Amino acid sequence: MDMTDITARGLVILGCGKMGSAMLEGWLAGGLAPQSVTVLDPTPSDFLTSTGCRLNAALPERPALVLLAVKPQIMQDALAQVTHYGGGEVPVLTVAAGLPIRYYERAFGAGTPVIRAMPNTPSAVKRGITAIVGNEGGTGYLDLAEELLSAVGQVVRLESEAQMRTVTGISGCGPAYVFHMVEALTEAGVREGLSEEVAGQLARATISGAGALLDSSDESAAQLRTNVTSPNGVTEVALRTLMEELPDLMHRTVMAAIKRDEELSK
Ligand SMILES: NC(=O)C1=CN([C@@H]2O[C@H](COP(=O)(O)OP(=O)(O)OC[C@H]3O[C@@H](n4cnc5c(N)ncnc54)[C@H](O)[C@@H]3O)[C@@H](O)[C@H]2O)C=CC1
Ligand SMILES: O=C(O)[C@@H]1CCC=N1
Repeated sequence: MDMTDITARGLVILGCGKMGSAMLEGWLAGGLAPQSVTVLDPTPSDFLTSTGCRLNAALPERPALVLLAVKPQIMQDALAQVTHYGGGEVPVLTVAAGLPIRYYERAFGAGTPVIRAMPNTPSAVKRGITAIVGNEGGTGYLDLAEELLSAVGQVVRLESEAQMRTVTGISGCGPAYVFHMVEALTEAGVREGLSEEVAGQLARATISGAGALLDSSDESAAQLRTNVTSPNGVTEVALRTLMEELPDLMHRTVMAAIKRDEELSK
């Protein structure tokens, strides 16, 4: 089973909002034929309508994969449209936060290969990172899942499903933390005398530039930080304030994500 099967047998996507579209955008840009993708979504976006994918159309008999990308809160109702694929021949890949593999095993029936994944929205520009873990039947489809997901970024395989909560709090939610840092940096600039426009431009370019440097450099994040920090200079003093509070704040942030993920699993 490989990407050729996806083209031949089709891919079904249940729910294609922000995360589903981010992944789909990456796959289509990578050459996946839109006609091989059937999307079920009651409120398709303009992006989705423009893709040429089969929208709310008749479902393929035996797709190569079913991707579940609806909110966990509506998963139960939405699943009825695809549970007939359960039983063994069609693997199910879910990106929903919280819901454990056993939830899908119950819904689709025993023997259904299930892969649980936690991607993030930079997948839209092929810069995502997705963690995956499968049930017993899903193990044989991890290579396919990895091939599909590595078309939109990096993939890591987890040792156990229990690790998924922490992954969600780190990389699933992580882009939001970084975007908020742009907002906070902008606000600080405005409070200290810059226009909103200039502060916003500086903050955005700084975060995306630092990300690009981190990505292209062999140096550790700590070394790249040191490279900015002139001894006895400005950054050194600034960092004293940030480094006093950020590690604990970040830990509490991740713990809050883990707690909410736990709540969603019930
Ligand atoms: N947004 C993110 O950064 C990430 C989201 N996720 C997971 O991805 C899933 C989707 O999240 P988002 O894309 O952010 O939400 P979203 O609200 O943007 O997308 C959900 C989509 O499901 C559709 N939908 C609603 N009812 C439906 C039904 N009965 N049948 C089919 N489709 C239906 C909606 O129209 C919408 O397009 C969630 O389970 C979330 O935990 C995972 C990683 C990151
Ligand atoms: O906020 C959420 O629930 C999803 C999971 C990770 C990112 N977005």
